[in-house]
Amino acid sequence: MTQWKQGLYALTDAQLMPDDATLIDRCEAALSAGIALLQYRDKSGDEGRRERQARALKALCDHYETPLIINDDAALAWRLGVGVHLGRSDGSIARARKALGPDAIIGATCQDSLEFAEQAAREGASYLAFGRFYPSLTKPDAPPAELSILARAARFDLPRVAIGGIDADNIEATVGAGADLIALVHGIFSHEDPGAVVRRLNRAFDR
Ligand SMILES: Cc1ncc(COP(=O)(O)OP(=O)(O)O)c(N)n1
Ligand SMILES: Cc1ncsc1CCOP(=O)(O)O
Ligand SMILES: [Mg+2]
Repeated sequence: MTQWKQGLYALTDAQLMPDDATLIDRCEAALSAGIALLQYRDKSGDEGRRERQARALKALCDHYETPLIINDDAALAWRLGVGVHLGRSDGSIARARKALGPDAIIGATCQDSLEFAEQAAREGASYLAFGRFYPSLTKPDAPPAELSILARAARFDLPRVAIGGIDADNIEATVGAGADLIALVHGIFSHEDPGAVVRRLNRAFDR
């Protein structure tokens, strides 16, 4: 399996990739260029579409030996045998850990809170996600966070994910502040050639 604890973390978006073909093409371009994790994030509420697209992405991720993470839905993650990302109102990390087992990647939204991070770490999270750090087109109302929280979260000894409005202009500052993984929606998938943008963004981890 690809080393998933450092690098780019690409999140899908149903507005940017409305049909299956665009979703698969853009994800394949990002995977082949080199991402650490792929998250399937679909808020459509269409269960059939979510099951079908998640299964297609699982096959693609298996081919590129890159872990797939399902947003919000531990039951779908369990059916596919993949990881899950849970926000504050998406269900308990401890229950997901029990259901998915010790090896599953389980991510937790911590926004701007070390208290949330502490609880998620105690319950068995595999990584801690902070942000949004910059204005986000995908989730403009997500609570803002200061970059300084990344250094303060080093004490949990878990990979720290930074999210929210990250692009080629601010990625180096974000990695420099202590992010191990950089999560992006628009910064990757608003581009017609996600492969080229992934190669460029990956340079931030060379230093
Ligand atoms: C890597 C990562 N970090 C944060 C989030 C946000 O999760 P959440 O707060 O549950 O918001 P939604 O994404 O569900 O709108 C995430 N999905 N991934
Ligand atoms: C899901 C999520 N949680 C906080 S900001 C955000 C959206 C990230 O998308 P973008 O990279 O387009 O700002
Ligand atoms: Mg959520």
